[in-house]
Amino acid sequence: MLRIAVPNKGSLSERATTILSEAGYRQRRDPKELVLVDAENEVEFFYLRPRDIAVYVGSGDLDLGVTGRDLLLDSGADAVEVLPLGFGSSTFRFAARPGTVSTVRDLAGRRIATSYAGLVRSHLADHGVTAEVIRLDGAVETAIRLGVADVIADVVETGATLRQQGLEIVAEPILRSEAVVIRGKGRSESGEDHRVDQLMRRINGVLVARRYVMLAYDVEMARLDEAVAMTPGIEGPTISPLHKEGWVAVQAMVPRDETNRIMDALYDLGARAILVTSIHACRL
Ligand SMILES: Nc1ncnc2c1ncn2[C@@H]1O[C@H](COP(=O)(O)OP(=O)(O)OP(=O)(O)O)[C@@H](O)[C@H]1O
Ligand SMILES: O=P(O)(O)OC[C@H]1O[C@H](OP(=O)(O)OP(=O)(O)O)[C@H](O)[C@@H]1O
Ligand SMILES: [Mg+2]
Repeated sequence: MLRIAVPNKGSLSERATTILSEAGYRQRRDPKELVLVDAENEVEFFYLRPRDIAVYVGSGDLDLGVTGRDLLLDSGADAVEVLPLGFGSSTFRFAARPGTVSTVRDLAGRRIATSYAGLVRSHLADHGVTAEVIRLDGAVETAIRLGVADVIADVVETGATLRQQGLEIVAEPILRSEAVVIRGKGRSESGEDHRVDQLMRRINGVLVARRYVMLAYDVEMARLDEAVAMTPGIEGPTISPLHKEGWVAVQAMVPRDETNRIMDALYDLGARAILVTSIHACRL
């Protein structure tokens, strides 16, 4: 059995479970379930706190895990990122009362509250800055109001929490994070386990299906080269004959977020019957 860690709660949990379901793996229905066996795919899922996942994967007790890049780096575990998943995005930033700090150098000698002490300490060391790091479990924004810290370092998604606390972001971002698949450091070579390769291919298939749509249109042969330049597809677009003299039908995958721009440009070129369909899953 391949042993995979999945976040059991928090910001990453639901979307991690969804992506695994879409990739064809059994997932738990009851949030109290802590282990689930998918016998058909020879995989066992362990639902764990995302902060602990890097530790289990780093020690080799679990083969793979889904966690945040920030949590992986904070843990210092012997694990590496193998696939970014495109959700759970955040930046990790310093914040302070307006007018108190502006650059990382100004943090020297300050008290910095954070739940990610490993990440903050290594960032300060990289910049040659010495400061006191106070590790708290959560709600670190309040530490400034209560006089425990001068600065905080925390996950920022929308920035609403900081605004609400009257704090402003200071200095450069410490890190840009998102959910990632991780493996133990000694085991990052692919090809050693077909179940790992299969999982990666399946998840990649879901990610590509989310990022691309299938575009089909009819265009005059005379404009085909220009049209194909706009819709090069992955290998190359499919060109089929059309029951209309001098016209062809074209089919190609295009990035979902460029769909409307491309459709407008194709229409201007004279293409017609321009249709967009979703891709449910794929193997490229
Ligand atoms: N708004 C957000 N708040 C917290 N973490 C977020 C947010 N958006 C994305 N993340 C990412 O989620 C991961 C943290 O998840 P985790 O479950 O530990 O914390 P959480 O979502 O704050 O849950 P809880 O506070 O209940 O423990 C990190 O990788 C972080 O970058
Ligand atoms: O930029 P935003 O969209 O406001 O999101 C970021 C905030 O959300 C998280 O807190 P959470 O609610 O998880 O509480 P916690 O500090 O107790 O973990 C995080 O620690 C920040 O405080
Ligand atoms: Mg939190």
